[in-house]
Amino acid sequence: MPHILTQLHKAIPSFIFFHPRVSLSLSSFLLAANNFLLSPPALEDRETPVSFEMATTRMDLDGRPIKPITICMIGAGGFIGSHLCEKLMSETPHKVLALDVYNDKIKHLLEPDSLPWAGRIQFHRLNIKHDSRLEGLIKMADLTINLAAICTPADYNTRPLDTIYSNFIDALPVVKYCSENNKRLIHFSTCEVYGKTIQSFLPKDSPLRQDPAYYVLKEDTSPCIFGSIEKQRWSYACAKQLIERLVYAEGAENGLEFTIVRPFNWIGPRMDFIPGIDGPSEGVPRVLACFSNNLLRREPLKLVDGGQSQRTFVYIKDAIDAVLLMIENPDRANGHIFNVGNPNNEVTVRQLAEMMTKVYTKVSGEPALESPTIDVSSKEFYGEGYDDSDKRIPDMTIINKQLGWNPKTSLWDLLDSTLTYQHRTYAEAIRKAMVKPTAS
Ligand SMILES: NC(=O)c1ccc[n+]([C@@H]2O[C@H](COP(=O)([O-])OP(=O)(O)OC[C@H]3O[C@@H](n4cnc5c(N)ncnc54)[C@H](O)[C@@H]3O)[C@@H](O)[C@H]2O)c1
Ligand SMILES: O=c1ccn([C@@H]2O[C@H](COP(=O)(O)OP(=O)(O)O[C@H]3OC[C@](O)(CO)[C@H]3O)[C@@H](O)[C@H]2O)c(=O)[nH]1
Repeated sequence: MPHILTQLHKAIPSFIFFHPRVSLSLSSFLLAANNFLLSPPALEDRETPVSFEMATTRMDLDGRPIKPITICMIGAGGFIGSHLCEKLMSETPHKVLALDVYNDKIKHLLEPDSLPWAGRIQFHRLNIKHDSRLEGLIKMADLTINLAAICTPADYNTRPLDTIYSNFIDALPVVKYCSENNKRLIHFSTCEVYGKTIQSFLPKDSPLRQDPAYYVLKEDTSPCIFGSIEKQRWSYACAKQLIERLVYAEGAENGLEFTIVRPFNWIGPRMDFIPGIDGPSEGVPRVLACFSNNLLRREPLKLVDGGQSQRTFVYIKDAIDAVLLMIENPDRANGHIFNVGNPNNEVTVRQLAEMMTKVYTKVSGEPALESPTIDVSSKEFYGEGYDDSDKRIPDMTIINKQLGWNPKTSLWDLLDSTLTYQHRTYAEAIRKAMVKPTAS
C-alpha cells in the first residue's frame, strides 16, 4: 500500500491554494456573507465562462476564516456531484479529487487546462467496488463525500441485488477507511429511509390525517416504515437505512466525524438521462427526466397509479448551498442527520405533470397535447414488487438551527430554468432521432 500512495502523490500536481491573509473587518465580513448568499448565475445559464476571482476572505457561520481543504468526492460525475463540483470550483478555494466511473457531466470543469480552477479538480476513473486506490485517495483528503449509488426507483425492484450491494456493501469500505484514518465523512442517504407516513395507515376519514405529527418527517423522531420483503422497492431504502445505522454507530463507538444527508427529491439540469439520447432507450430515469422525455417527444406524461403520490421538490442549486454549509461548518454539521428539501414545494405527481406541461409550453413555444397525461399501472411501468412513498414533507428544524439554511426557489421557477435547459440541450437531438429514414 505505501508504494501506491507514493505514486498517487507523485501523480498529483502541486495545487495553488487561496490563502486568507486579509484581516477581518466588519465590511469584509458583510461582503463575504453577501457573496455567499447571492450566488452567481448557474454555469449552464452563462453565455461565456465567468473568470474566477476570490477577492474576499470567506468566513464560516461562526465568523472564522474558512481554510482550503481537499475533498475526496465519490460519485462526483453524477447529477448532485456535478453541481457540487461546479460550486466548489467557482466559489471556493477547495481542492476536489473527483471519483466516478463516468465524467461526462463534469467534463466542462476538467477541460481545457486554462480554466480558472485548473489544478484544483482531478478526475479519477474508478469503480469503488474493486479498486485498491480508494483508501489512498481517502487518506489524501481532509473530507470524503460519498454520493455513489444506484438510486433510480426502476432499479430497486428489478435489480434488488445490485441495489443492495451498491447502497450498502460498496459503501462499507468508505466508512471503514474514514473511521480508521480519522477522516471526516459526509454520507448521502435519502428521504426514502422514512418509507411511508404514519398518516397512510390511518382510516381515510380520520381527523388525525390533518395533524402534521402524522406526516411531517423528522430526522430524530420519525420511524422508518417499509413494505413487506416481496415489495422489493424497499431494497434501496433498507440498504440506505442500514448504512446510516453503521455510520452512526462508527460515530458513537469509534468517534467517526460524520454527517448524513437525506435529500428530498432534488431536481434540476443534468438529472439522469433522456432515454435514447444520452441513456438507454429502454431505461427509466427518475420522474423529472421521464416527464421531460415525454414533453420533448410530444407524448402524454405517464401517471403511475393515478399520480396520487405526493413529493416536495427542491432546486438543486438551493440544496447545494446546504451541502456547502455542511462542508465549511464541521462543528455545526458533525454528528447530525439533515433533511434537505423544500416543504413549500409539495405537489401530487399529477400536479407536477400539469405544471411541467404548462412550463414547457411557455419555454418551447409548442402547444400542449389535447390529452397531456395518461394513466398507467405501477406493475406495467415498474414491474412486480413496486411500492411507493405516499407523502414526503421534510421537517426543517435541525438544518435551520444548525446551519440557518432555507430553500429559496419556488417549484414554478425551478421548473422554468430546468425545462429551459432540457429544451435547449435535447430538443434538436430528439427531433433528429424521431425523423424516420424514408424507404427508397
Ligand atoms: N437526486 C436526489 O434527489 C436524491 C434523493 C435522495 C438521495 N439521493 C442520493 O444522493 C446520491 C447522489 O445522487 P444523484 O442524484 O447524484 O445520483 P447519480 O446517479 O446521478 O449519481 C451517482 C453517481 O455515482 C456513481 N457511482 C455509482 N456507483 C459507483 C461505483 N461503484 N464506483 C464509482 N462511482 C459510482 C455513478 O456513476 C453516478 O455518477 C445517491 O447516494 C442517492 O442515493 C439523491
Ligand atoms: O413517468 C413517471 C415516473 C415516475 N412517476 C411517479 O413519480 C413519483 C416520483 O418518482 P421518482 O422521482 O422517479 O422517484 P421517487 O421520488 O419515488 O424516489 C426517489 O426519491 C429520492 C431517491 O432516493 C433518489 O432520487 C429516489 O428513490 C413516484 O410516485 C413515481 O411512481 C410517474 O408517475 N411517472
